[in-house]
Amino acid sequence: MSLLNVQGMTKTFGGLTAVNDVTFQVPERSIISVIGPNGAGKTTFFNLITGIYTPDRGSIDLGGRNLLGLRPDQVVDAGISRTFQNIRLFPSMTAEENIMLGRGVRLKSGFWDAVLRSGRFKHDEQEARDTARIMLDFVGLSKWRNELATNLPYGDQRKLEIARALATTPRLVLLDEPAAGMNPRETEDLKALIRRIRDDLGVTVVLIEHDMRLVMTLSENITVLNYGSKLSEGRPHEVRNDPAVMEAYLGRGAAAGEYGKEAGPNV
Ligand SMILES: Nc1ncnc2c1ncn2[C@@H]1O[C@H](COP(=O)(O)OP(=O)(O)OP(=O)(O)O)[C@@H](O)[C@H]1O
Repeated sequence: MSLLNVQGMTKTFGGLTAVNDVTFQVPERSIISVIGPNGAGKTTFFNLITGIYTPDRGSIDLGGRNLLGLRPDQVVDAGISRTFQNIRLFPSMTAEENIMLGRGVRLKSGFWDAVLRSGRFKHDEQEARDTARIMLDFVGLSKWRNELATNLPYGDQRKLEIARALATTPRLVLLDEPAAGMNPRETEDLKALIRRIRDDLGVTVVLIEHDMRLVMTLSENITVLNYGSKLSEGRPHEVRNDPAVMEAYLGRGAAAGEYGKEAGPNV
């Protein structure tokens, strides 16, 4: 049974249809990729699922619960967390504090609890710190616990964002271009981490990614968007060999080389 069910999702900006009647299903404990040329509507699609934008049409449910109309923080509470295409850490806070802040969404103490440092606040703070340490350990960043986020190597900043997303104990995590700017070794580490997120934590993963080698070797299923519409869907080898997908990429000139080379002939 699907964990996430998106039906007929549509979003227009003025005269531009950024996401056009997209239906998308994500089985529980799967790793799914959403790919497509620049401007295809991938990030808008994530923004619709996470409550940043409201769709013009369509439905979204997670495990049978309707998510339409929820605010982004309510979507997190419902079990979906995400990372962003551009790193969004608090640079002058430590790695641990960045994760504690992510955990804050889940905590119950309010403003006055914090001001008065009530028992509830202290309990929540300790719980957030414990979770942050577990997550730092999980993504392999324990040594950076007290380091300012801005001082971490680029690939580790991306991992820290993932740790922050996981700290909300989601059922589904959406990763927007997690390998962007990573070198090949960092990308290999990331691949292993994403597998562990699914295998060890039981969290379902959907990623937007341009690195075709990563997409083809990691995903169970791939959805291809083009001009806002779903162009293709299937197993990696099916999508790779779909003439419509090749045309969408080959039509981009320089991207043709990128697709052919990165995907590799025998993946
Ligand atoms: N808030 C907005 N207002 C107007 N147009 C928008 C807005 N957000 C996205 N768009 C447009 O919608 C289209 C899809 O953009 P989107 O960022 O979702 O594509 P993408 O597939 O994520 O691209 P990329 O791979 O380059 O990140 C683009 O034409 C973009 O300019």
